[in-house]
Amino acid sequence: MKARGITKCFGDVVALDGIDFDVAPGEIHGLVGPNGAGKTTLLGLLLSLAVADEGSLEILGTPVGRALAAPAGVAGFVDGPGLYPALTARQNLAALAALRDAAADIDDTLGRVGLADVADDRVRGFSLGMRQRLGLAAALLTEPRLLVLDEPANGLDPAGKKHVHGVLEQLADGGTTVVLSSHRMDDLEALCSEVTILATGRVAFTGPPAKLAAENRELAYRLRTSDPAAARRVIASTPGVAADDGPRQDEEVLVVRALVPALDELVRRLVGEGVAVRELAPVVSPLEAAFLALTEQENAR
Ligand SMILES: Nc1ncnc2c1ncn2[C@@H]1O[C@H](COP(=O)(O)OP(=O)(O)OP(=O)(O)O)[C@@H](O)[C@H]1O
Repeated sequence: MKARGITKCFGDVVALDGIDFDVAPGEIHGLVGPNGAGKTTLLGLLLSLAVADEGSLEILGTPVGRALAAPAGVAGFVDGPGLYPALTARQNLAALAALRDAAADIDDTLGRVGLADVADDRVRGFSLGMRQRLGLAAALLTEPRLLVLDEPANGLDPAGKKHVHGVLEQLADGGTTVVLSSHRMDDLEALCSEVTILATGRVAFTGPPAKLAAENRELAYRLRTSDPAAARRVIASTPGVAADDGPRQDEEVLVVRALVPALDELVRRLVGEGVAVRELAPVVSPLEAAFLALTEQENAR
C-alpha cells in the first residue's frame, strides 16, 4: 500500500496533513498516536469509508479513486466493529457472510478468535473484548489480503491481546497485510515489523520499532536502594543525574533522570558508598518514552 501527500480535512480541522505512508505486503504495520492524531481517519481512507481531499492512494496495487467502495480483498473496521446486538455471535457471522457473499466456515472462524464457547450467546451481553474478537472474526470471513483494524486490542485482557496478536501473526505469515492502530507504542512493539507515529495529522516517525528505541535519550528510572538518604546524596554529587522530585518521589523509591553512561556511573558510586541497588528500571519502556517525546515535539509545533 502506498499513500502520497494525503490530506483530509473536516471543516477547519486538518485531520491528515499531507502524509506519506507505505506498507509492504505481508507486513504488520502499527499506527500509533495520541487522541485526535488522525489514525482513525487514515484507516477509514484505507477502508474507503471516506475519500482524501488531496494526494494519491494505492491499495493492493490498485489506485483508489473517489468511489466509496473498498477494493476487493480489503476488510476491517474503524470506531468498533458493526455488530447486531440482538443476534448471537454465530448468527452475526452468518448474516455478514451472506451479505458479503462469503463462503466461510463460521465455526472455524469463531474458534480462531477464541469465541467457540459463546457462539450461541447474544452479542448484547458481550464484553468489549469479546466484541473486538467478533469484529476480527467478521473481518476474516472474506479472507482479506489487507486487514485494517482500529484499536483491535481495546478492551482485551493480556491473554486476549496475546491471542489476537497470535491470530494476526498467523495471517501475516500467510501473506495478509495488517494495518492496525493503538494508543500505546509498547502494545505494538512485539507485533509490528514497522510502526508509523502520527501526531496532529503528520508523520512523526516511520520505521522498525527497534530504530525508535535505539535513539539515545534521557529516561526516568525508578531506583530502590538499601539506604535512600545516602542514595540522594550520591545522586546529588553525580554529574548528569538529576533527582526527579515529582509526585512519585517517596521515601523508598527515588526517580532519577539520566543518560545511560551517567546512570552507570551512579550505580558504581552507590556501590562504592556501600549502598545496595535493589531495583533500577525505566519508569516507562524506552520505546514508549521515545514515542511520548516525539508526539510532544510534534504537538508543540
Ligand atoms: N467526521 C468528523 N467530523 C469532524 N471532525 C472529525 C471527524 N473525524 C475526525 N475528525 C477530527 O479529525 C481529527 C483526527 O481524528 P481521528 O479520529 O482520525 O484521530 P485518532 O488518532 O483516531 O484519535 P483517537 O485516538 O481519539 O481515536 C480530530 O481532531 C477529530 O476531531
